[in-house]
Amino acid sequence: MNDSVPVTEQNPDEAAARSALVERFPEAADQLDAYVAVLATKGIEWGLLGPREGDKLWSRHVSNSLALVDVLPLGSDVADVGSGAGLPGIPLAITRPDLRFTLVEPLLRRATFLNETIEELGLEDRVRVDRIRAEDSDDVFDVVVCRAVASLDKLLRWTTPLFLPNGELLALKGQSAEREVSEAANWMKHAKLRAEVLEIRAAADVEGTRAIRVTRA
Ligand SMILES: C[S@@+](CC[C@H](N)C(=O)[O-])C[C@H]1O[C@@H](n2cnc3c(N)ncnc32)[C@H](O)[C@@H]1O
Repeated sequence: MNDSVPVTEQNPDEAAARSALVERFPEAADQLDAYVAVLATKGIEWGLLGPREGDKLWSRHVSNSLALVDVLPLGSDVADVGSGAGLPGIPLAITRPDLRFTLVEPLLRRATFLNETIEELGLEDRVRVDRIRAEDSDDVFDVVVCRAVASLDKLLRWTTPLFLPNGELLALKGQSAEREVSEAANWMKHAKLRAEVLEIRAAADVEGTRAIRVTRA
């Protein structure tokens, strides 16, 4: 790859995904560009994303994260559990200024990256980092979101106290959604929870995905 030419000019999938997302969220374009630039440089240098993810940031990571944009309740307090480099929390915070986010991330290096990125993007008034494991947190949120962290079964054991009694879990899952719901069925019955699988996408011209929504039965 030629480092002097932007990835979106070298990769048509990246260019198409960026253009679809910027068209859908014009007010957020500058902050999304700034976030993707941080991921492409420091995110990869610090090892938060693999070196081969650099040309998939819009088409895989940002568009997948933003698939949740229309299903988050207005004005809610959201926890992004296992936020890593800020996915899905940071793209959602950029495009939904009505929401407050807590990025729950136990690893020091990742929490440092998140704090620096939030400051660089000017999101400090609505986004904070909690350097803790989800199962050790005493906070309660309207919504818990997560992506690529653990199986639904394990996620529920960690996060149920964070969103009950009145909130919900929205776990980005893709193809494995139905299987994970079946595998967690016993535990959900025991904990009086119900799950539904949502087909979602960030914009008409980007790839869709699936999320599992879990609420009290
Ligand atoms: C594969 S990464 C995914 C990061 C990001 N969500 C994404 O989609 O790119 C999983 C993240 O979950 C975090 N994690 C692992 N166990 C956790 C726990 N018990 N509570 C909160 N975060 C956890 C890890 O430190 C890591 O940053």
